[in-house]
Amino acid sequence: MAAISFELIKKDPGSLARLGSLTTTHGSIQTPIFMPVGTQATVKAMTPEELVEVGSQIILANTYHLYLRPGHELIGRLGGLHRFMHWDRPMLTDSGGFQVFSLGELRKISEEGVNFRSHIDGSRHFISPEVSIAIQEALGADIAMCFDECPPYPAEYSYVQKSLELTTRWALRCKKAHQRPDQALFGIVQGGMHPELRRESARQITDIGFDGYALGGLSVGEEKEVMHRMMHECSDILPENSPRYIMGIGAPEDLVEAVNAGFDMFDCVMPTRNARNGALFTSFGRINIKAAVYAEDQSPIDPACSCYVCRNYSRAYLRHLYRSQEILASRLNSWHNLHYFLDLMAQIRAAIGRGEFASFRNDFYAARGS
Ligand SMILES: CNc1nc2c(CC[C@H]3O[C@@H](OC)[C@H](OC)[C@@H]3O)c3nc(N)[nH]c(=O)c3cc2[nH]1
Ligand SMILES: [Zn+2]
Repeated sequence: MAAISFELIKKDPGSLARLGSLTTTHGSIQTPIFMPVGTQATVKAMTPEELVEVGSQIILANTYHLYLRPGHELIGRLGGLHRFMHWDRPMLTDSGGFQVFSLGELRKISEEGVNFRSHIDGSRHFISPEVSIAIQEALGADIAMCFDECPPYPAEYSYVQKSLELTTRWALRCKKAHQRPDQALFGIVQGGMHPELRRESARQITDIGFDGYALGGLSVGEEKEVMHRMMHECSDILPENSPRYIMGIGAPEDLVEAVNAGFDMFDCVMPTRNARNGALFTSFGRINIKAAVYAEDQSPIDPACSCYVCRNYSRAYLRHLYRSQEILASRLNSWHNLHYFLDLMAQIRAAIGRGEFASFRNDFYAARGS
């Protein structure tokens, strides 16, 4: 029995957008879907029951962080990540490739893997494709990611080319090391912002063959139009009947563009990280709740939002909580932002179902005055 199966349900007549259903060991996911990020086995400030209430179908956790603390063997001994964090729905773990390069200190990369020092206590560590796979198998997420190198941005063409070749050799080692029959393994396509390198990487990764395919190396500081162009450049290079995931994407407008380009799965820290800084997403763009203009504003964050926060709390109260640095500020702001992102995806799925994604996309931009 395959660890996952993907069914392409409907293709939008006016775009590359598509409805899909991804069935995993812990249940089915309707795509396109946004995956809240729970790096250290928690989507910050939210309980699993609250995550379900705001519409979460699948959440992420991170190999790098959980390996360093509390340790993947500990989580494995305690029954795996689902039991450890009381989440019984689908989960995906990232391979740690990105964090080793962005968080690890004094890292040294070789063909074998990456030596680095922990950003927590400076202790020395080594992660290789085989180690990353062993960690992810111990954690037990429904979908594991290949250990890859996310090249820095910007980077020389020659560096990006060498890097994608290494990522391919590592992907083959990941596939050989991966044993868990109830866990899917996704390949990651690199190639920087160069269409021909993206095609080369996609050919190499799809030749190895995985349960699903991700675009890595995006949302790393490139301009929006470059990011969006790469999405469209890469769309036809991934198998149509496999789930397609863009890592680290993104803001609401990036999600709409990525769906328009034919992608199915997305993750980003934005809804929760921005919430903790008072930045709230609405149907008319973003607001920052700490602004003085909201001091006596009794209206909800977004009158068009049906979430628990918008039904019960005023902007004035949320501004007070934020300025008072109350814990409830992070909770209510995260609750609303997650609901916004997940409700946006539900609206997108409904629009594709009606064959009206193109007009949905136009209305989305019109509501933002762009
Ligand atoms: C934001 N932009 C971005 N994110 C990215 C991530 C996830 C970061 C991972 O870090 C945690 O969020 C901070 C999440 O982990 C739960 C996420 O999966 C990537 N992961 C891999 N393996 N390879 C990439 O090329 C890559 C590129 C990214 N670009
Ligand atoms: Zn709301």
